Amino acid sequence: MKAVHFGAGNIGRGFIGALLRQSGYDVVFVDVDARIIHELNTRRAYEVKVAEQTVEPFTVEGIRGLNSRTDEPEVIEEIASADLITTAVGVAVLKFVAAPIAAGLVARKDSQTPLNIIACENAIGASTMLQEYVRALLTKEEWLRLKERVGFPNAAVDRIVPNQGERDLLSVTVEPYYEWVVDETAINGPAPSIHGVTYVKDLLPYIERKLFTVNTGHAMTAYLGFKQGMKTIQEAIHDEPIASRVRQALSETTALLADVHGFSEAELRTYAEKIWLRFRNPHLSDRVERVGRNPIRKLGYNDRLVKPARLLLDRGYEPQALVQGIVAALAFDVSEDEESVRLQKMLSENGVESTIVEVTGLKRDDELVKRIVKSEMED
Ligand SMILES: NC(=O)c1ccc[n+]([C@@H]2O[C@H](COP(=O)([O-])OP(=O)(O)OC[C@H]3O[C@@H](n4cnc5c(N)ncnc54)[C@H](O)[C@@H]3O)[C@@H](O)[C@H]2O)c1
Ligand SMILES: O=P(O)(O)OC[C@@H](O)[C@@H](O)[C@H](O)[C@H](O)CO
Repeated sequence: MKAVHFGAGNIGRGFIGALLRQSGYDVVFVDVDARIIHELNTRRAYEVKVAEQTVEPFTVEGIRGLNSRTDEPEVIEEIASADLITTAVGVAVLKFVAAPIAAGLVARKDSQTPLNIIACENAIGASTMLQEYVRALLTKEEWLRLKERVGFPNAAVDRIVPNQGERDLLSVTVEPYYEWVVDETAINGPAPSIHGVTYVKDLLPYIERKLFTVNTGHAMTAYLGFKQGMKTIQEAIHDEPIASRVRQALSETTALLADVHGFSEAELRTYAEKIWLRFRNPHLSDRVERVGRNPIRKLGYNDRLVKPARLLLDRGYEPQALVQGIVAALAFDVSEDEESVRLQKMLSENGVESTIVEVTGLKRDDELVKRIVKSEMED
């Protein structure tokens, strides 16, 4: 069995690639980073360190790499004979990986081997997004022929993998916890047997629970910490005023999740307590710049701050802490982060209200916009 994985970054090497190898897949990493691909092909192995004293590091072996810029024919060839394709490239990059995937699918010709393509990104419906990008690149006939043989199941992936030091290009430190949930209703053929994957019939509760707790809490910690000049999540979460706002945001989103998806309060409390310990893991150091990256994406209509806030308001709850998190996101000013630079430019040229309307997709007269503008003025 062969898996082609796009994105040999933190989550690609530290989570998806490692689990695929443990499940017996021959793994081909595809990335645009020539240095990483060179190292993967030279060493054919890398080390995964687990951020917990009692767990020994392990080596992921039997892997190779392709550069999607310079090895295009080889990438297409590998896709043509793959049993599984996964991505962990960032949701904005899906439109670029769609081109080699579409060409590889066409190259499968009449192959009857079932194929599944799973986008492991932090977004609701990422595989469906990728499917639409791929479909747009194919003729109607090609798509009709392929769609019976290719599945694009959505997924929720959870494992904190910080940016790695530059001392070793390949070794990666991960937290011990992980969760990978896949929508089994969109699987083509038999469900791939992947160590650690849970197949579910209804993914939405799982992805929303993950995005609106782990990622909401994480983003709040990063933005509030950044505002206070803090460097890491671990530093920020130990600051009592920040911790208390993050706790309040989590109690807002867990109330929503109980209401919308019927999770029990006890279950959500246990889940949230676990997250709390994960953020405070003393063996991890995760920079606020990584966790807050791409603030425009994170302020999106269906993303971790605005979606729970607007759903809570619709239900008559006051999302006070979430609004404070949105306001903190507006202050995220990191010169290396292209979205942060764009956001700051929009704020200085157009002001808070217009920027909020533009980046969140909310209407100008939305109650949530009023709350954000008011909170920003009081801040
Ligand atoms: N790191 C985490 O804790 C974590 C956890 C869960 C989900 N995720 C999600 O996983 C995805 C990747 O995150 P990450 O932290 O691993 O980021 P990362 O930056 O470490 O890795 C992304 C990789 O994609 C590569 N890439 C960029 N454009 C490409 C292209 N056109 N073709 C092939 N490769 C390309 C980059 O070179 C990089 O190696 C994101 O959607 C993120 O939200 C991350
Ligand atoms: O990857 P992003 O930019 O959507 O979010 C940053 C972090 O919150 C995220 O990478 C978490 O570490 C991860 O989602 C944990 O599973």
